[in-house]
Amino acid sequence: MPSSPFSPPPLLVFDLDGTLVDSLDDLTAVLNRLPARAGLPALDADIVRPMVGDGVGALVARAMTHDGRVATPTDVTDYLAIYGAATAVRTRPFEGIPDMLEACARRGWRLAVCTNKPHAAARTLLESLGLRAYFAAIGGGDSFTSRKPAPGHLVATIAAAEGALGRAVMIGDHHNDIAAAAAAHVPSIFASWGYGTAAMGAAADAVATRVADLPEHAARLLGA
Ligand SMILES: O=C(O)COP(=O)(O)O
Ligand SMILES: [Mg+2]
Repeated sequence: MPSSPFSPPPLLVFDLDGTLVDSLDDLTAVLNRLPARAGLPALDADIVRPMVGDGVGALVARAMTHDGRVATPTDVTDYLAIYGAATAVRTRPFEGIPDMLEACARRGWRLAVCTNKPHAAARTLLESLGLRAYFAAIGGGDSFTSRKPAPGHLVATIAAAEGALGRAVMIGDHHNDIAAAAAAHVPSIFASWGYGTAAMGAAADAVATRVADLPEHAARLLGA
């Protein structure tokens, strides 16, 4: 449906880690470089995967708890400093993501990112991958007063992108994405190629098994 001055264009809101980009190797590498983990066995990506999705504080805390340690605020500061300079060492978009974003943009759909990753790191990563220009807004984990699964994070991201709640779809790989969307009364699509478990997608309005299928699912949910 073409947009008009009376109806904002459809808005696709994407989660970042595990949905648009495969960042697991970089997140794992940064955790392993934390001064507080010196002398501890290196974490494997398979161990880190289920730790991702609740923001930096939870990620660092889980990485320390895994070895019977307790994270301190300094560990989070260290993580942010190391990660800020290493967001795109090995992180790349999942296969098909750039083409899918281009296809959605050509359709006249607006795009945004709603991630629990801190805003600065999310912006740096998207710039490094040449994807920043696709997005009308980036709602980071520290951009607003709440973050996923709180619906306010999604609602504020939609507002920042000048979208409308009734014309938006949330796409994510984690329970947090689906829960935030449900609480905001926004339809959701579970990205099954990400870091979440299949059970996390059970409450989604659609499950996409391939990146290329996202536009079709979104069009159906938007009635576009
Ligand atoms: O930083 C995280 O916990 C993951 O961020 P995400 O919301 O983009 O999956
Ligand atoms: Mg995610």
